[in-house]
Amino acid sequence: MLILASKSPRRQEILDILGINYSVIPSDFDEEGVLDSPSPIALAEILATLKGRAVSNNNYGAYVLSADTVVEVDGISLGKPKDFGESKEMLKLLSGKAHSVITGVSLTKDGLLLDSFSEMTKVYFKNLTETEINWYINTKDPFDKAGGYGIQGPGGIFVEKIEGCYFNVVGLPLSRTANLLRHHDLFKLGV
Ligand SMILES: Cc1cn([C@H]2C[C@H](O)[C@@H](COP(=O)(O)OP(=O)(O)OP(=O)(O)O)O2)c(=O)[nH]c1=O
Repeated sequence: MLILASKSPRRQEILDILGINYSVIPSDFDEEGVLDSPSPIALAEILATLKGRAVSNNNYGAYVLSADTVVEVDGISLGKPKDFGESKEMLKLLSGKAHSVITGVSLTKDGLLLDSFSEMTKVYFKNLTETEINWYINTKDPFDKAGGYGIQGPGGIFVEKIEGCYFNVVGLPLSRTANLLRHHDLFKLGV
């Protein structure tokens, strides 16, 4: 049995593409305060693993897939903005330059980490005007998203180009997640 330890509807939509059976049990692991950790690559993988372990500990026998997305710009790791002000600060930081979106993915069973990886996508933002930033924050789209924007919604108008996996930016790198699940016999092509 496979569990997706995530409340993110985007992660569910991406996993649904594989057409496999799984259940959803969101993790109650509290990420607060862990953001001061080492590199964003390590951070995303550590957070994904801690989220997964919290669910795995209560669901023995099940494989637990979990993920965490972090945005890094100018050496600063960004999580989700808490309010209008923080959202504005993040968008100003991202304006007119490239940043990294890193998603860590973990597979856990019986409280033990079986596999994990981090995937990075480079995202290039256009220069943002004050009007664009205020308009976007008023859509309320930034608040449940790392870095304070979503490429798949109205925030997509700020993105000039990306290098790497699109699904990774949205929260679950499809190709590498499929490889990981195949490696553990949790996704079979059935031909
Ligand atoms: C950069 C970016 C992030 N995001 C989302 C992906 C993640 O859902 C979210 C980052 O927060 P996460 O803490 O990674 O995930 P979550 O709290 O939404 O869900 P859970 O921990 O239960 O799995 O930001 C987008 O949807 N689009 C984007 O362009």
